[in-house]
Amino acid sequence: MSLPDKAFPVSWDQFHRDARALAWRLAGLNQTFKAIVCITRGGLVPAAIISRELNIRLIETVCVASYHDYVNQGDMVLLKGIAPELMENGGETVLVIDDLTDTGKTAAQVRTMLPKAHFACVYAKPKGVPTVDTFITEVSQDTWIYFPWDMGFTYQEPIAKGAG
Ligand SMILES: O=P(O)(O)OC[C@H]1O[C@H](OP(=O)(O)OP(=O)(O)O)[C@H](O)[C@@H]1O
Ligand code: HPA
Ligand SMILES: [Mg+2]
Repeated sequence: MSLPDKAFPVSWDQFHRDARALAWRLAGLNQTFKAIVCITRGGLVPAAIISRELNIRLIETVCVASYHDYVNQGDMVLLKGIAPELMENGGETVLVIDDLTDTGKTAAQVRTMLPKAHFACVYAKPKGVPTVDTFITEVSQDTWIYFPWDMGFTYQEPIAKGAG
């Protein structure tokens, strides 16, 4: 697979605002979450913002990798699982955080470990939408989201010269 046609670049400022918007949305659920399970690595950044906003101080990671070469997704590898005490009762008091859901494979895989947890991410593509409970912004499936931690400053071609 090659890079999707459309680009959705996200600055640190925009990411912070969108992650805070997610925190507001989650606060509105009036649900008490005892812990956050963040899906590394992308979930670490929104988890930090949401834990601060919702005052959730118990943070666990589930470490999975599937995009081994940037845009191409391979087999899901579980590098580190979730503490057994957080998986009790299907994780009903757990909030799972990721930066985005794309095909939904990552969220679906983690849901097998925490079937009753609340799944939230900042961005979602249509295939991933059914795999999460809450998200903020949807982009089309043929869009690649460029996160600020993956970016640097580079020259941009003028649109008139055919920049995509
Ligand atoms: O819905 P999916 O198609 O499964 O894709 C979404 C996942 O892909 C990215 O993680 P990635 O596996 O690239 O690892 P990273 O978070 O360490 O960058 C992203 O952070 C999500 O976790
Ligand atoms: O659109 C994306 N952007 C960054 N990482 C990703 N991992 C899956 N989809 C994406
Ligand atoms: Mg990830």
